[in-house]
Amino acid sequence: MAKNTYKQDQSSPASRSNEPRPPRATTPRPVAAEATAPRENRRASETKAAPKPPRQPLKLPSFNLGGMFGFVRDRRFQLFLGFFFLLGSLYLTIAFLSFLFTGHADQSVVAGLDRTTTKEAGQETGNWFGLLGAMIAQVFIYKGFGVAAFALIPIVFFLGYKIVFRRAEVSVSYVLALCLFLMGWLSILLGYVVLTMQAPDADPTLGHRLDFLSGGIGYEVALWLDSLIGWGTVLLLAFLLISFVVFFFNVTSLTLPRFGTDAEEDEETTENQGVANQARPAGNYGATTPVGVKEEEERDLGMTVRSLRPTPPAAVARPAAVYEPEEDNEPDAPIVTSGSIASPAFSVAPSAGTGALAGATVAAASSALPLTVAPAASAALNVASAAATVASGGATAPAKGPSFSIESAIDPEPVVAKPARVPTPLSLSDLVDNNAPLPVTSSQPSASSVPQPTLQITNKAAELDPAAGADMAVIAEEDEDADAMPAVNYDPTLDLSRYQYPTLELLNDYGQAKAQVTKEELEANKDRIVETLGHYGINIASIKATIGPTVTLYEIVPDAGVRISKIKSLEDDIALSLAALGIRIIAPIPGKGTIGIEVPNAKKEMVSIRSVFSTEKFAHTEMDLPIAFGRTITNEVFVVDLAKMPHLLMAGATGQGKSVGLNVILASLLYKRHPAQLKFVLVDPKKVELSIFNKIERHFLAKLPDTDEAIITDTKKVVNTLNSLCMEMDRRYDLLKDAGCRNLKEYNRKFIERRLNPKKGHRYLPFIVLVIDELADLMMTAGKEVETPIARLAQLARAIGIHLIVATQRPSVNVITGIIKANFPCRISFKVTSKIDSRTILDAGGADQLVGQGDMLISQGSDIIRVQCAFIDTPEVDRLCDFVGEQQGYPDAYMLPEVVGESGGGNGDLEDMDPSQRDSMFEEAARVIVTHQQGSTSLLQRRLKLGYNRAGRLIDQLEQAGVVGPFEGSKAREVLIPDEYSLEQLLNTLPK
Ligand SMILES: Nc1ncnc2c1ncn2[C@@H]1O[C@H](COP(=O)(O)OP(=O)(O)OP(=O)(O)O)[C@@H](O)[C@H]1O
Repeated sequence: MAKNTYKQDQSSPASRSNEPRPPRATTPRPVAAEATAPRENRRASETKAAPKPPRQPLKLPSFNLGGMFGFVRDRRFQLFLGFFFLLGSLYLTIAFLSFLFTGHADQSVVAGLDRTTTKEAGQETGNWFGLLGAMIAQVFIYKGFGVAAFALIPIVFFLGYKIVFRRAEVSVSYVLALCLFLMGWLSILLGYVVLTMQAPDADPTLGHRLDFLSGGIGYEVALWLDSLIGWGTVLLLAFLLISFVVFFFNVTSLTLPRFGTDAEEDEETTENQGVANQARPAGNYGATTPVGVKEEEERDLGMTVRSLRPTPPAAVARPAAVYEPEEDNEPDAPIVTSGSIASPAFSVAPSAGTGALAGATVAAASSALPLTVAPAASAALNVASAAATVASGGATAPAKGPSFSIESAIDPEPVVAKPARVPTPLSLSDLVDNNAPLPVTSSQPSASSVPQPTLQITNKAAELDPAAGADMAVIAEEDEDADAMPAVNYDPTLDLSRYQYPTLELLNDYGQAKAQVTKEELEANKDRIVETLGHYGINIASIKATIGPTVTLYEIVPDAGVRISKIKSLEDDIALSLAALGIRIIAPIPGKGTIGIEVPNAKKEMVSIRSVFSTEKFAHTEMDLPIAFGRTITNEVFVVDLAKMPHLLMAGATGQGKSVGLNVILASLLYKRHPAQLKFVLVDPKKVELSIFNKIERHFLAKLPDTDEAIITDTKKVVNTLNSLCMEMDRRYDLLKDAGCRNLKEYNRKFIERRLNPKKGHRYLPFIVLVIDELADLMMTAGKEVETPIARLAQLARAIGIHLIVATQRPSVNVITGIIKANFPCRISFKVTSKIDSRTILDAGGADQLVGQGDMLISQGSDIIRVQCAFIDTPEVDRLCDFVGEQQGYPDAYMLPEVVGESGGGNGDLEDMDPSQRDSMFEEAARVIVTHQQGSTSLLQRRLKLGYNRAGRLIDQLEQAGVVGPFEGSKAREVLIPDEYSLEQLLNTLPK
């Protein structure tokens, strides 16, 4: 009854007559519009202006923006905007803080603005930021969201931070979602509290004193909800909060509270839970499964999900990665995790701020107590401070209902867990191949040795940001193991989750250059073609010109009855009469039935790499290893997939654009791939061409163990590197075979879905691109030694993601031998000096007729396409490498397998075997292989419980000793020793 009366009173302005402000019922709607409009504007401008986080492969934020919005790409404008937001957040903080002390007094000044001058009003204002500060605070706090409006500050701050520094430890969308929810929810909750304070039986002045807490919007919404569902409002708010927490923090498991008095029983349960928890996320494969991931997600936020079970007094540090036998797995076991992050509570670090805010909201829900907000005392993130206070208060209250709480973790103690039946810690070497590119977060030394809350946050952000893992998107497949699989896919990019893809700003902007072919030039060329052909009695039915960047293509339809070979034979005569070099006659143009005559333009257009990279075709390509070479004769961007090629042979006389071409290839791949997905092996006998890429050693380069320089310039090392790549190829084939996959893509997909066990040597396999800048030099010094492994790699490496790019100045037959040529179906030729060279490289003439400076022909099977290679200058490559190299990288380059012996093994030469280099398990391995009559690496791994690297080395040594035969692709190696007796005899002959 009283409640009804109260409600009626509520709607009457008279009931709140002693308030200085106008009746609430009429104000909020316009106010809401006022309050939200600026924020929407800001959000709109964020979408326009803020550079998108370049975690997505080649995020090119403004490709589609027309000239009208071109200024948003201007870095100066971005900095202007970024600093505007940063200072704006400071401004809001001070203005809002000031409102808490002077707000009531300022209300009448702001309300009476129409009756006084700005100057007078300003003098009366108490806000530290004057009249404007008072007005802004009034809009956001008094009329808007109450103290919850403080949640706007982190949003503005992060926007500015991200724009200015082009990075953010948490994604803006993440902060936006958290803060907006918090603002709305808290405002309504406080509105409801204020409403309750205004009940007739309550202190009549209390509601008025507290009304700034909720703001107009919060109050009105609470009032509406109260009218609609009465006390149900509290339930609704609790439900909203729980739903938000469940989805936002990805809460998947809860534990019911048990407040047993029997200490022993409690301890035992806890123990079991501890074990279960450690086993839970391990799924089938132990420590590389989401144990780390899940915990990190939770710690990311500066908070911990944990049960309300009393914590036992003793606590020990929990191993970073633990493995529990599969039979102990209890997928539904509750989470009992406790952790904290050393992080200052009130620093502007996002982890502390957001974590504290989150902590507050959840604690409030679990206690369902009215909130008290501590007077905001400190600077920037004072709301976080207040919220943290609330959180700790709330957390101590006995919770009813689902017994989980999320508490703010601002305590600098290390992560602890209960000392349950401590599972055997699994050493990292057991888990992962030494060679693997840091496959799990826990294996990353930097991550495990130093607590890095900000890094962890980024991991979380990366997970939330669908763009971050775009390339890793995996199609779930039906699998018999599916039920046992943990839900979280492995993310190979997680180790360098803060890695930012290069931006277009690093490249020179030459504007939209257009081919400068005048109408007169076109007409004159046409006339001369018609005239020249006329001299030889060839009449033309029609002629059409297509202007390209370097050449113009004249397409001719000759009169009926004219033989094509006749036109082709006139190539030189036509060239002479057109007085231009580089005439190429395509007779007929494949698929068109016309004859093409390519005539170089008097003025060439330079195709800038930026103009090529900024095209839709490259930016949104789905290719695995996209290379944007340049533009075709019809001005189309020419993008090819190296993964499909699958190797590339490049030739060109000196100074015709080969090095630029190589740089274009490398830059294309650097723009589109994450360091976890791609590794380069760079061979540069000329020593200077590729040295610029040294800077990206820890990100993108692979090298042999125990070598200083990742870029190989020494011929001897080249041979070792090629042999090592062959070993890597063999191992990859073994892995694929073991996994039952036909190619790298299938294999990696399976690995990402956690359907392959890292304990059995499986690892994420990055693409490896081998670039040899000058083959002629190598062939001269090492001949067969390089030819054989190159041919072998070219023949077999396609399926396992090793691709070759081999360049040479001299496309003569003793450099590009038959065996090499046969295995490189895709070939590129820049201008060469003779027709013979052109035939050697392309199996066709034409390359000698090119005009140089990046003018090239690409032969893919039977098709030959003329392309103007894009131009990338050395300073641009330098900037690109700096951009990548200055980011956090792996501790070292990607290690290729060690080559045992210089011969590379395989000939059974027992004398060559150095006993000191022989593995201590050599004899045991030989017995396993002979007993099973199966020459496979995975057999050794299983039987001898070895890591993949060691088992691979053993197989190589066994091959050298003549126990097993050479690698045979997807088949197991042949075992050359028929029985154990013969083996013992062989072992006795080996030098001890
Ligand atoms: N795609 C291109 N567009 C415009 N100019 C180019 C292009 N490629 C090369 N050039 C010009 O040609 C010059 C030589 O190119 P580059 O250094 O790539 O030749 P190269 O074939 O590698 O020579 P070498 O084999 O002697 O190293 C460049 O400095 C540049 O001025």
